[in-house]
Amino acid sequence: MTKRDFIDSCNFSQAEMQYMAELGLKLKAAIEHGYYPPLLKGKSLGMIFDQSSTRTRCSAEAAMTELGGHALYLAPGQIQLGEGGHEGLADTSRALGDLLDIIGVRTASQEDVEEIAQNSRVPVVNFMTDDDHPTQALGDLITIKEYLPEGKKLSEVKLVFVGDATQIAVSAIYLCAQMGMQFVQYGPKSKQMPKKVVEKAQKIADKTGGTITLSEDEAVLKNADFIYTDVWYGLYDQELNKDEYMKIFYPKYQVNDELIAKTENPNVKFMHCLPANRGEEVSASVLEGEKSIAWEQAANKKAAMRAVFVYLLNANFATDADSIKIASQYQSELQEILEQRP
Ligand SMILES: NC(=O)OP(=O)(O)O
Repeated sequence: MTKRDFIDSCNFSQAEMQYMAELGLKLKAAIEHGYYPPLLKGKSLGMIFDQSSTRTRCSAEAAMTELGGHALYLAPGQIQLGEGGHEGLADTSRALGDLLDIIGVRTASQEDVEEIAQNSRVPVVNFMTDDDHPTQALGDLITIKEYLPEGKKLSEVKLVFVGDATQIAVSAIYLCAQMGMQFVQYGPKSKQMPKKVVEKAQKIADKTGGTITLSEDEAVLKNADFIYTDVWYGLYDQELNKDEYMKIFYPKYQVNDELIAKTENPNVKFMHCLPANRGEEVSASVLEGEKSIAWEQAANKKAAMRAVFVYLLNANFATDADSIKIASQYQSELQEILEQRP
């Protein structure tokens, strides 16, 4: 079977995204009830992190552990790759592909992730670049499905992304296009989604029935089912400083109680990829309020990681007679010695 990579939020079809979200929900339910399916037993994930991360790193590592696998954190300076190292991207990817079962990468350059995927014989997962954050998109889909407005289908959902066209906004526009949802970016003209992103998303939306709107007009907030935002500055390279960003976005694009009221939807939910800057892109009252599902969204990053790893590794339970016989033989021998503990 040809290996698959998850390096672009549009890599997988609507059916595959739906499937992975359902798989993520099933695995989540099993684990919440105490059953840890050993679907990744013996599998190793290499995690190349060029930038810091809390949620992506910890969710990937914990997901591997819970499903019986193992994750290796490969920070700058710990492997031969990078500044001061002795090996380039292509050779490192080749070596890691021969040693490990799957690779995750967080780095600024989307092209670097593509190069790793080209040179490695194992699946590669984009753990965020400046251009996209596909595992965030899948986690967001899982969260949206969990909080789907009563009586609505996914294709009837309206998601309004408020503020800057960050890579989180890009993964959200691709997700909405892929799932046939209504996507709106409510943000200042100078910070709206680049043309090439909109064209790519529109091409997909034309097939799925999704819609895409970019606007500075607050009227677009009306009837939103989900209001989503991200930080305005400070996380990524070559960005403006805080004063410059505040001038562009504040106060119009801060998600606060007043902005939420403009949706005129009492059941609207608030999403944030986190980390958040209270008092800037979101007020503390909204982030911690009853409409916020940002913390559940963060927890669902692990649901997404489990599903992506199981899907890409084509993991399955051993069901053939030989495997069952071997497992049962070793299980009883091990049980015997465990009971003989002096
Ligand atoms: N949302 C997200 O990707 O968080 P981290 O940067 O902490 O991984």
